[in-house]
Amino acid sequence: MPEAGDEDTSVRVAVRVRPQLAREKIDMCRTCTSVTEESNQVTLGSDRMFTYDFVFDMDSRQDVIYDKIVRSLIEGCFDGYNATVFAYGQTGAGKTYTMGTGFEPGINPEEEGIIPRAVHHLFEGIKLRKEKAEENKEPPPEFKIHAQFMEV
Ligand SMILES: Nc1ncnc2c1ncn2[C@@H]1O[C@H](COP(=O)(O)OP(=O)(O)OP(=O)(O)O)[C@@H](O)[C@H]1O
Repeated sequence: MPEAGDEDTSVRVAVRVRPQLAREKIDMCRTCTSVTEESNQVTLGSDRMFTYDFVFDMDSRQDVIYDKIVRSLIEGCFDGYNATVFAYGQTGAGKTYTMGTGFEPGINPEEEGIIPRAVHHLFEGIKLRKEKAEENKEPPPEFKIHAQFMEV
């Protein structure tokens, strides 16, 4: 049976619900979403239900987001596939946090977002493949990396 996100489509959508900020708690804001992760559904209020390829609730960790959504895309790059990950949402929704583009010095590694994890994964993957070729006495593979960074 196919799992969520396995459909034969090149575009997948993940929804992440961020926790309330201190300011929102002080203002007594209420949470109006409830998430059913097993079926990748988010319910707004009591009766408006939406299904996505992936749904992550407030307690979701950065490493889990990376492993479920991005890891396979970076692995695909080693086989020559292109991939794009972009974050979309209203202001304050958590795009910068999730993508990890805040560039805070000394950030707790657990809090690192997608971009630093992807860069690390890419260079580790190259190192591994070169080491493996050396072990097998094969010519080391060559990799070309083109990087672009854009925040609209
Ligand atoms: N999953 C999360 N866990 C904890 N804090 C979070 C999470 N997501 C976002 N935040 C916090 O919520 C606040 C708003 O998040 P963020 O700056 O990432 O939003 P944004 O979508 O990039 O906003 P903007 O479009 O205005 O740049 C930040 O203080 C961020 O640290």
